Amino acid sequence: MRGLRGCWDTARVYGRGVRLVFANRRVFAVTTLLVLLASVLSVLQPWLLKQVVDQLATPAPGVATAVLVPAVGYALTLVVPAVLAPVQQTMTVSLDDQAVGAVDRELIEAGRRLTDLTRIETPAFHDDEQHARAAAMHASHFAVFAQNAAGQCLTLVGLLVLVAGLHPLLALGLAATVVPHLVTQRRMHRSQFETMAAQSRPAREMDYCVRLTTQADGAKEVRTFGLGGWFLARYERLFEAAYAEVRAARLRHLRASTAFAFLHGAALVAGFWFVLREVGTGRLGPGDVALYVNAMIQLEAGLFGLSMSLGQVYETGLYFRQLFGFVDRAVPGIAVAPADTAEPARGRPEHAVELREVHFGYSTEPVLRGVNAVLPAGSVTAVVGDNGAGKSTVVKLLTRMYDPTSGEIRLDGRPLAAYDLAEFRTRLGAVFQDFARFALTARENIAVGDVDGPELSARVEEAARRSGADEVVASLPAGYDTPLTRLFEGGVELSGGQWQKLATARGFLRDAGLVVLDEPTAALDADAERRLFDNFRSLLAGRTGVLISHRFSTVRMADQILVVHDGRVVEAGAHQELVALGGRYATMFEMQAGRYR
Ligand SMILES: Nc1ncnc2c1ncn2[C@@H]1O[C@H](COP(=O)(O)OP(=O)(O)OP(=O)(O)O)[C@@H](O)[C@H]1O
Repeated sequence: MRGLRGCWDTARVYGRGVRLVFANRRVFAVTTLLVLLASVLSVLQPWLLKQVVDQLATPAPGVATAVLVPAVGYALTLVVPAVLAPVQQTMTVSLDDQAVGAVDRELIEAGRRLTDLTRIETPAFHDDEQHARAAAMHASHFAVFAQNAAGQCLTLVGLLVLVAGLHPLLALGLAATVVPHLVTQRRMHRSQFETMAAQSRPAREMDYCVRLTTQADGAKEVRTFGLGGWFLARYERLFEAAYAEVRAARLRHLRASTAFAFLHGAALVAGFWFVLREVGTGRLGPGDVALYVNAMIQLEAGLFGLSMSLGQVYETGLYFRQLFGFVDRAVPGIAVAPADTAEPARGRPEHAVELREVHFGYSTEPVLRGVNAVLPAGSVTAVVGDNGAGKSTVVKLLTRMYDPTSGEIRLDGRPLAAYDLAEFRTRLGAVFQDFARFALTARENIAVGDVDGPELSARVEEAARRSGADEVVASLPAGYDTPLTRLFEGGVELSGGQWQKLATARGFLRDAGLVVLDEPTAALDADAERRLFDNFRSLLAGRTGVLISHRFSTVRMADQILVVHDGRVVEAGAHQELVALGGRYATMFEMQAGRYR
């Protein structure tokens, strides 16, 4: 029963793989036809050779004409595959390319389904993703492997029928040599696959070492602290350990392949001996010798090739499983209300966003331990606290990058999870602490804040004006059309503060009802901070704002300030109230303000 279910499961995996990688049916059909034609011709080849030799061996009047037909036929079996080979190769490469595209699209779709960070921010996900990438590379070759195997099968059936004409047991004996080869190939491909899977973590670490020394990220520290050699040594250690396993697997493979080359060779010798014996008894003529010797040579080569191709098909099946496992696991880690029952998100919060006994931890270690707070609609709430207190974590919960472990966040009296997720997000504006620096133009870097909105160009410029990004853009060589990256020619890199102004423009592009600002002024100079601060009031007018900042000059403009400590809100009130309270807020404020007196 389990065996049957296993077979059914395997068939389903391959069926899904075939649907995925044979995306272009026309190219697939033509390449399949070419493969099958080549197979038929290679079976005809020894048979036509026999006809030619037989004609030549029995000279009779008109032999020149009689030999012409099989001779031309034989020549065609040599010429046609050779002529069609480049066509077939080009089409196969095209099939391969299309398969790469199909697999990539599947991976992007999977990424789109990961609506939150619950899985993405775990090490296990990165291993999974690394596996999926390796799987994508193999899976895209499936079309070629499968077509090769199908063509080889067809050729072998034809050749076996020919050899069976000599002696059925000889055909059976030759065919049987493939069985142990197949079993070993299967074992070898599984072990190759498992080695690859086990090496995922060191492979990621090695990749990291290579990237660190060649990319801009971390380039200054790597050079200042002379870390090139240090990372190289680290790479060498990882490589040696990983390579030892790969080398062992390769050696096992080499031993097995050599043994099977001998086995196929021995089978061939036995076949030749049988042919010679039959010649001796007078049962076979010269044409038969040409036929059977050729057929047996092709048969053994074909059997060898088939076991290799089937091994590759088998391994690709394992990769398919891995790829589809990744794709199927790409589901939201947060609760997503079904479209038909989801609450439509309102343009702007009408009453309040409320956090009720919110608990959360990324692992077993709690970060938030019962946060209670009310964020009145249309007002700005600032969140302050020490490093690591959990402020950005609150932002992740408000933007639904995670769901609370327990407790609830409510928007106008309804749980956040009850709202249509996509719609809720379109009502959300955000400037994240670790905002993205897209390798796009200045205009696009702002426009991505509302790609579906109307009159994008005018709104981009308006948002840039309000965030101070317009001055940054004015200084760029091609203005809004300047690529903001040194990856491409003509691109420029911005300073941290300049990037922050663009990220702020992006965050305010949408007509969002709920806006979260996580350290929006951290990189700004005093003047830019003051101007943005002056603008915040008008930027946030009528919206519900959540502002996280260590800068009390920014924080004090909030209508309400929450002080987070030890995973809870320990103080709440307006700036003056909290200063008067003389608690944590007053102490933090005094420490910062005192430095400027
Ligand atoms: N993706 C994550 N996975 C695991 N732990 C995390 C993750 N992000 C944050 N943490 C942990 O959660 C805690 C709170 O982090 P958070 O970023 O919310 O602090 P914060 O108050 O915003 O700090 P800061 O003022 O330094 O920005 C920290 O101990 C941090 O190590």
